[in-house]
Amino acid sequence: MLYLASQSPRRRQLLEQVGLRFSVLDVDVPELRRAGEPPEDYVSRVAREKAGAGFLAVAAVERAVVLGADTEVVLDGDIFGKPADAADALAMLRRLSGRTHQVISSVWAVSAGREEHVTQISEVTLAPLDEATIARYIATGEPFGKAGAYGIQGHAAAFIAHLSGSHSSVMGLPLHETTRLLSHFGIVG
Ligand SMILES: Cc1cn([C@H]2C[C@H](O)[C@@H](COP(=O)(O)OP(=O)(O)OP(=O)(O)O)O2)c(=O)[nH]c1=O
Repeated sequence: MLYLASQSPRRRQLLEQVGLRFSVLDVDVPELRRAGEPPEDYVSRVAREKAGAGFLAVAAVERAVVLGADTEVVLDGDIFGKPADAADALAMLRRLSGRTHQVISSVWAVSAGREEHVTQISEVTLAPLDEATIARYIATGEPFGKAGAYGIQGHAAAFIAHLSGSHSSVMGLPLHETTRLLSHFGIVG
């Protein structure tokens, strides 16, 4: 029995896209980076905490496998999570404009007796964005709830000059890596 410990509608949509059947678990894990914690370690730790919290809720279910994931945008060593408000989104998009950043997604699978994870790093180049374009984009509401204040699957697709890596990973769940991981747990789509 597969569970997705995530409130992200994108992660549900992505898992459904590859034909996996699963139930959703509501987990709420604080996303706080420790002083000096490298971005990759932070993303992996948070994903593991989400999967672990989910597993606690279903540990009694026979053959339960729980997925947890985290996605963050990294530029110049700074981690951009979900913007707190429009001013935060504006600051993020101004910094990302015309630059290449990393999107780090980590996914953990946890069952009784087995824990495995994959961390995927993509490089995304955003075209230079002028102030009017950024303002219009924020007004669509799309930046909210998304790491780095943009959604590759939405209007922001028009801003993406180059992507090296995995589209699904930027969206929140690296599908190739996740399905490979799940095959180690006997789960196939
Ligand atoms: C960069 C980028 C991120 N995102 C989203 C994916 C994630 O939902 C979100 C990053 O926040 P996360 O903290 O990884 O996930 P979440 O809070 O949405 O869901 P949960 O913790 O319950 O699993 O940003 C996009 O949808 N498109 C993008 O292009």
